[in-house]
Amino acid sequence: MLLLIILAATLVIIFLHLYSKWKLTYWKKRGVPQLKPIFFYGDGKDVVKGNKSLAQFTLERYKEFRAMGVPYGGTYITLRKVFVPIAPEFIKDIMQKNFECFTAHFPKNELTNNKIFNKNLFNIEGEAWRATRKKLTPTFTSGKMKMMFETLLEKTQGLEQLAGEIAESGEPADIRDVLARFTTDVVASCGFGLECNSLKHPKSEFLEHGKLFFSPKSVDSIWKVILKALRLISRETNFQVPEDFFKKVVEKTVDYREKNKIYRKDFLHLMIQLKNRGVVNHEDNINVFDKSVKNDGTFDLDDVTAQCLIFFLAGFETSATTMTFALLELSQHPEMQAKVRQEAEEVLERHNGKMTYEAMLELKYTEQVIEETLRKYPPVASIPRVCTKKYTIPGTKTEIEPGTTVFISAWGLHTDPDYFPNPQKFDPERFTVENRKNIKEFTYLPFGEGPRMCLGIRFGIMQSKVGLVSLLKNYKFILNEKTHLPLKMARTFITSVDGDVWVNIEKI
Ligand code: HEM
Repeated sequence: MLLLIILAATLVIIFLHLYSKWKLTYWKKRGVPQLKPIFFYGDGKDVVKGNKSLAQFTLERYKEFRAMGVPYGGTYITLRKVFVPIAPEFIKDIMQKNFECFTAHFPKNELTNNKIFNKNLFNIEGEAWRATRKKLTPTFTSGKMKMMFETLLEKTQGLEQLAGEIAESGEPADIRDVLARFTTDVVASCGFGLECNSLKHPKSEFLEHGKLFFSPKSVDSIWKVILKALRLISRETNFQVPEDFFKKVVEKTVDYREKNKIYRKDFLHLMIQLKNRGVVNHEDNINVFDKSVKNDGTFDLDDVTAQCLIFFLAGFETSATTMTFALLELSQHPEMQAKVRQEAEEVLERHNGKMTYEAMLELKYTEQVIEETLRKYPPVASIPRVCTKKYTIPGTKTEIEPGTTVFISAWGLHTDPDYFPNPQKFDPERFTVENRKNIKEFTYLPFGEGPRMCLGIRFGIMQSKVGLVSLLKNYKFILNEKTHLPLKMARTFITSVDGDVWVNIEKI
């Protein structure tokens, strides 16, 4: 009996070994350059073991394939095949020219098990994505940003007050935490019309749910890795999606507004228009509660919840990260900090001391600082795509099969000395109107590119500019030694610093 068990176990191990070896030659057999993948981990041992983020994984592959001088490469995370385009021309092909072959962000079997969340714009693909994107695009126009501006501006009062309290205490601040509290309040208010007061109450439900979503995933054991790779168990991601919380919040708020016919200048109001009328009207205060208007019924309450959820999740962490890295750099470059401050003073003077939407647009140097921050520290450093239709790599006979994951390393491109000389130097001058023209297309991708490009660019930049300026016009920021330099990045989905960024704040 014992002999039989040993024999069976040996056969299983031999089978696993051969199967893994066969799967890990997928790219080689197709003439796509690959590295030296190892048993079941492929090239992704560090990611699987939780030592590195997906962004770091993609950055390392980018550098390795670039050093090999190849325009693209094939890699593996466990047995899952991942295509990594390196040359900007191929990246353009995937993101734009042949977009039809890459309409998805994630493979269907790797979505979460949250029914409503999975309907959000980021997660859907094909026709469903196209139709939803068309409906949502008018909700992010400059007119709609202007509509939300006052609501955003209100929140800067709480931010300035908190910065003042920290300055008075003389204690260093975990600046990412402060900024995440600010963006949570902004996004909750502009998104849902809710006052969650995270700036005053750091344990607000919105903030806690947001943090949980972006906290690093638990690490799978090697057995779970093998079972997932063999597809014997579900490959769903274990993101902690606050779906029930948001469902209740949205349903309650929509019900209240519909019963009391309440109009508020926020994203939820636009979503109610979509639900009740099928389109977002240019007049903001039309009677959206009149349900007698004909509507195709393709945008229901679950869609409202799903899109509000992505507005919240995509909106708060990315901008908080952007401002954190901007302050990390500015606290090490006092001359740039002074320049942002001076620009703010001059612009405000032209606008009677009031920060208006128009004044915000005039903050050109501040915008350059943000663009340079997004270059050096792209919040979404590895941009995902999934092949949805057979694609032939241009100039070859090599086919990329539907279902194949593609990772584009924004971080790799942004720190490639051929595209951005002296890439570790923080230099906002790279983004003057003149210098911008020299940036090669598809090498600067903080918001992605092509038809799936970020829908919230205007909101993200507006929020980051207003937040930064409201702090810098009143306070000076100095890097505190609690920040570990050189920086080590955390293994989070959105780029962040391990050990956080600590600054001292001084009133001017
Ligand atoms: C600095 C801030 C931000 C950065 C760096 C950022 C970055 C990105 C990136 C890289 C993508 C993927 C693009 C692609 O696949 O080509 C994306 C998608 C998206 N972002 Fe943002 N984002 C930011 C702010 C926001 C904000 C504030 C919102 C909403 C309020 C938002 C909503 C979205 C949505 C809905 C998508 C999915 C678009 C689609 O799949 O069609 N983002 N973002």
